[in-house]
Amino acid sequence: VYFYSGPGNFSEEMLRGKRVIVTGASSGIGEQMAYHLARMGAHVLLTARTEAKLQKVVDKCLDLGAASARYVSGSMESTAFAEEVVKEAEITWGGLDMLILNHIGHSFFDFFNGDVDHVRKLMETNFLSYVAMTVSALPMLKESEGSIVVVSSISGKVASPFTAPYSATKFALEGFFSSLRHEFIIENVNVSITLCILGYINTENAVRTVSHVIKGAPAPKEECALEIIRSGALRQRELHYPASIVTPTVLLRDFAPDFLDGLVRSNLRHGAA
Ligand SMILES: NC(=O)C1=CN([C@@H]2O[C@H](COP(=O)(O)OP(=O)(O)OC[C@H]3O[C@@H](n4cnc5c(N)ncnc54)[C@H](OP(=O)(O)O)[C@@H]3O)[C@@H](O)[C@H]2O)C=CC1
Ligand SMILES: C[C@H](CCC(=O)NCC(=O)O)[C@H]1CC[C@H]2[C@@H]3C(=O)C[C@@H]4C[C@H](O)CC[C@]4(C)[C@H]3CC[C@]12C
Repeated sequence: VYFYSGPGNFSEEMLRGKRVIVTGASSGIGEQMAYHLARMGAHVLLTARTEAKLQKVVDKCLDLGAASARYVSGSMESTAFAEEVVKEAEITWGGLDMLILNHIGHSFFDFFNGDVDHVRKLMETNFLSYVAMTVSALPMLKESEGSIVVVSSISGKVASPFTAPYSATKFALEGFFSSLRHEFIIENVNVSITLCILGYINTENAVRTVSHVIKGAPAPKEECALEIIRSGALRQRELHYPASIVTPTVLLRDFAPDFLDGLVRSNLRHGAA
């Protein structure tokens, strides 16, 4: 599961009392991360657009044993809202231990249609808001020697058809946060950056969008969520999940790109490409 170092000595106690922001927490992987953090006794601040969904997730987090659970609803299309979420953590907790950047905006699984405005909007939602939250949260994370967890995708490492705008935002995350990690090391800033490289996961939105095209079976969102939290708590440089699919794909990218291109297209149902 861990690409750059062996399985560390993770304990769920590591998260007890920790102050954690989870974005994109009203459904999917973010929702599952909120529940795992709650079970571990963390303080959680959840964000997404849909208040009704967030309220239900907060209620379940409190039932599961969260030290505290709150939400802030709004759209990450605006970097101002991204900064507002971090401000809420500062006001509520006076600090922050872990920032989990997970949300994504709506995109398409189809041939690129030339819509430049969609690319711009998705770059705002999926990338710039992550940068804005990181900039706002960094003083608190430096104080706590905390962690930044960036949820990305194999499509941020290996190009495949039908995901051009989305893939661009994920490649941007790789470039920005991998460079920032170098600078933290140079400047002795003890804030970890964990890039989570995920394969196909069985969230409702993903399955609905691609199950008719992608042949492979998706991995479970519950286990995926736990592995993300675990890799962040262990301050891993990178998580590959499921490793059995992601790690070979990344290695093939560098050593057998033509073979990989064929493999990517063979993973599409007949007629999709
Ligand atoms: N599922 C998969 O196969 C894979 C997922 N990933 C990554 O995992 C992460 C989570 O994906 P997944 O759980 O499938 O996604 P979901 O679509 O299930 O959840 C997306 C979350 O983001 C929120 N969101 C959507 N638009 C906005 C917006 N404009 N502003 C703020 N929040 C928004 C949604 O809530 P609301 O609508 O209420 O705002 C929801 O909570 C993403 O970073 C994705 O790239 C990576 C590889 C594979
Ligand atoms: C199409 C999804 C983008 C988010 C979206 O619009 N959801 C529906 C909605 O909001 O109504 C993509 C989110 C995750 C992608 C998948 C992923 O990142 C892993 C694979 C990467 C590979 O390069 C292509 C296939 C993927 C399964 C990819 C497919 C598109 C997403 C589901």
